[in-house]
Amino acid sequence: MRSRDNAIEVDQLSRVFDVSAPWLNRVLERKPRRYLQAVQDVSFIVRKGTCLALVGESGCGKSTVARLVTELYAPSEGAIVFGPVANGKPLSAQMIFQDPQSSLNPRWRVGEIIAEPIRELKLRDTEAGITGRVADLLGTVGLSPDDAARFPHEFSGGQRQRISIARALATEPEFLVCDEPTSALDVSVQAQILNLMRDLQDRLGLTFLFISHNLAVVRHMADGIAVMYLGRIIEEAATEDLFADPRHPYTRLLLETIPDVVKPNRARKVMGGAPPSPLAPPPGGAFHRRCPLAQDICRRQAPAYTPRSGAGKVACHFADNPHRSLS
Ligand SMILES: Nc1ncnc2c1ncn2[C@@H]1O[C@H](COP(=O)(O)OP(=O)(O)OP(=O)(O)O)[C@@H](O)[C@H]1O
Repeated sequence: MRSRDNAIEVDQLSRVFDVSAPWLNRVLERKPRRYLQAVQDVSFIVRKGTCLALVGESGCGKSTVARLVTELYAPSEGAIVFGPVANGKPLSAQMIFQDPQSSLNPRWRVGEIIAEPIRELKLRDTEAGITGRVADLLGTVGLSPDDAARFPHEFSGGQRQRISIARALATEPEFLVCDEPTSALDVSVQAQILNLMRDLQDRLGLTFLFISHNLAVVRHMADGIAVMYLGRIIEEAATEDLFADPRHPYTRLLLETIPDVVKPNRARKVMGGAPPSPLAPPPGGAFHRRCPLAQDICRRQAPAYTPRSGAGKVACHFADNPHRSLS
């Protein structure tokens, strides 16, 4: 549904990678081409000024969605529509990566790193204007204007992530895609960066797509959560609803692995097994081989989405009967 309130609408996005062996090997060893479906039929909407989290285990396709949304990859199918033009410029996505070490040029001073997009997009006319904007951005992320003269290696991991946030903000984006922005950081530093991002969201009215493998990290950050499994969204709901009433067994198991969500007298579960390979997806529901509740139908037929409250949805044959014990 198109609305002026939507920052981005993603419609049935799919991405296939060609992972075939090199041509000569294929010919000599008579191997067919191989394709890997990294993302399949992913649809979601992020409303302006809100944060949607994409959550799931390693390999479920989160980063590929992030790269599709920031146009680092082209979709194989589907569409991404950005919201209406704001302040005379089209809305576009900026990306914040997990590892600021590799996204900040080590030979450049911090001031130059942050100034580069300002120069490139000619957002200031004079050197003084650029220097002033860099100083403002450093202040916005809790660093000092003097830090402009230093090099990335002189900073801690958390401070480097602040620098990459300042650089992402330099283009005055309205929409930020954050790919595991805190998972390389110590727990105490993680909290500081999450607080900074929440604060920036409030102050600047930013919209976030926040990628994480950890539901605990996104709980206090996201308005809504979409849980991915083997390239698909298997459940999406407002954050409170998802924590209070998870419907998909995979979401329930993910929640039961978080220490502070597990009730005091219950042991914390460990997610058993591993997701299937996207090169050989199982028939039926993608999760059935690990699902303690799987029935025959799950092995035969992929479940369609059942709507949840709000814009939520869940893909499970037994979504309406979610409270059967998982053990
Ligand atoms: N450029 C690529 N070429 C081939 N396969 C890829 C490529 N990028 C991702 N994949 C595959 O697509 C699937 C989804 O990967 P993706 O990185 O999106 O998952 P993820 O959930 O972000 O995992 P992680 O948290 O480990 O980054 C994986 O099986 C991965 O091996």
